[in-house]
Amino acid sequence: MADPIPDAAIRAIVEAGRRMAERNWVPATAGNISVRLPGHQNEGGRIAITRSGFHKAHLDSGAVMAVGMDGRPENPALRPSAETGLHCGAYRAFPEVGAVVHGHSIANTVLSRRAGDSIRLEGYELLKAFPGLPTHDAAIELPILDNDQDIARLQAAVEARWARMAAPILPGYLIRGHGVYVWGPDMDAALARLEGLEFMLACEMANLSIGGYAP
Ligand SMILES: CSC[C@@H](O)[C@@H](O)C(=O)COP(=O)(O)O
Ligand SMILES: [Zn+2]
Repeated sequence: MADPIPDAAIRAIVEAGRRMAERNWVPATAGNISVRLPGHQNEGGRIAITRSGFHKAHLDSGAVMAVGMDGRPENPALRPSAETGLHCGAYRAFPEVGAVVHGHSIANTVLSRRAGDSIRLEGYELLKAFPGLPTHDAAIELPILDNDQDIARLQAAVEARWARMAAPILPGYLIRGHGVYVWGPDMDAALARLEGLEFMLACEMANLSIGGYAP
């Protein structure tokens, strides 16, 4: 029989869903949220993740389930997030990652549709929400991947992009017309990075609406 999911993991996911919903980043049943679980259910480890199709504003323990690092549900009667493969991909690639969040904001959806294969964020104080950026005097190229309903193929594209990026790899990416993935060592850090990133994307949107900054 599978180990139970620790209460702290469920609380972290439920609270993250509530916070993301408050900001209108998870409309309808959009978004998914996970944490790495302690111990090793199988060789690769296990995660707790939202079940597919639940509204993230109203999560409870019944909306969270455990999967192996290959995305396979411990309870085959339950359906994990359709995008579980993207969560597992981040945990597999980065052993220090403890939480992954995915949201669909207006800013990340609109901006990812009009940009090329990345968005440059430069000169923002909020860049300091990301690791290794101690000052606003910095720039990041946030990767954008084309949307794909085939999650295994999308994860392969993500890994191919990581392979082309200089280390250290930014802890997040956009999916065009779809949303954002962000991760961190724990849920607080993942949410702080998400909030920082969404703030900067909202600024980029606002800047477009006023026709750009004066020179
Ligand atoms: C409400 S459409 C959004 C989904 O297609 C998907 O992108 C999403 O974020 C949520 O899927 P889910 O399977 O509930 O985790
Ligand atoms: Zn999504």
